[in-house]
Amino acid sequence: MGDPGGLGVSAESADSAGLAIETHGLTKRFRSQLAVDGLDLAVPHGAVFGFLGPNGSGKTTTIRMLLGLVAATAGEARVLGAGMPRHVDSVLPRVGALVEGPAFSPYLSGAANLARFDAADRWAPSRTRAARVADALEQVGLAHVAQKKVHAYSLGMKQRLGLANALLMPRELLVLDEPTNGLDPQGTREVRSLIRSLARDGTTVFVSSHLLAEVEQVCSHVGVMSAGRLVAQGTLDEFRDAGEARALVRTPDADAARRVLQGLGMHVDGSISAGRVADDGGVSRPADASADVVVTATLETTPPEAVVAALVADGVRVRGFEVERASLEQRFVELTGEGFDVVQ
Ligand SMILES: Nc1ncnc2c1ncn2[C@@H]1O[C@H](COP(=O)(O)OP(=O)(O)OP(=O)(O)O)[C@@H](O)[C@H]1O
Repeated sequence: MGDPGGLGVSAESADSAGLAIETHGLTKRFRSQLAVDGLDLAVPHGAVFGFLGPNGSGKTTTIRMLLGLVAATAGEARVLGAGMPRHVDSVLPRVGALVEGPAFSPYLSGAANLARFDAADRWAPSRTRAARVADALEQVGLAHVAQKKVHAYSLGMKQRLGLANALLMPRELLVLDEPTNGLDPQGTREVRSLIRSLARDGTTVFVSSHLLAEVEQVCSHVGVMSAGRLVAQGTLDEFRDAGEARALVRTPDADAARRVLQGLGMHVDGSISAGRVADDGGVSRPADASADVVVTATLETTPPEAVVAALVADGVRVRGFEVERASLEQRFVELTGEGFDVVQ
């Protein structure tokens, strides 16, 4: 894999009408630093798109270009069908964004801060303001501190307030840059469930994260950034399936099994005595020659059923067969060459 267009929706082939965000060759250079390098993003309408990557890989810069907050050096971006930043005035009212917590006034309450931001939005009706502010605070779990001054808010509470700000008006697209920054595990779970419920209502959500578990649990699609480049994008299922698969064959006939697997062009990478792992990944033969051994081999393109059929045809007593896929975390490490923080 590794070809960003090779998984799922490719920026070239997808029907533009079906894309909430679409970029072609989007690039940002800060002096000598190429922060974003030729991005072809394709975010379908209705997706929860996890924009993943280690710190410094270019996620925030991409988001800032999508929202017209910074000019691209090259390439183009379309958000909700319109070119950015040219159509920023007509696009932004349809987009809720959380990018670097907004500058809240510390001596106003959470509710007063939101009312102030809302008043600055010329599309937001003042008649419904109080109700919408209360609703947004409720959605992010801040209703009980609505009247408390923001200087008394914790970092996590300020982060929630930023999220509430993005939810003041119904939006077609939400762009959230690391929305769980500063949140405790309970807060993180709440944001995940909020994202799920927004997505159920049809909102497209583009959420950046360096936390794999967030992506795995809420996203329908992922894009992976590494050093300014989009190294893969597609549905979460496609990601899982693209990982290296291994066959685990449990049999008392380990030597014969190994021969059959090698005959199929598979790479046999270990044998484990059932219930006991060999120290060196090699053969760990139990004292009882008829006891089971688990032989492991990379599956590559051979269908699992063909492997089982070949083993059985050769008289190998197959007592167990399993296909094991690389975890998402292993996939991301493969793609980015870096580890990610993993939420436990
Ligand atoms: N205004 C700027 N001037 C110069 N370099 C910048 C600027 N903004 C970002 N960069 C650089 O561009 C690269 C990408 O940064 P960016 O913030 O987009 O990454 P990120 O993936 O969002 O990381 P993080 O999760 O740490 O915010 C980094 O090397 C960063 O130092």
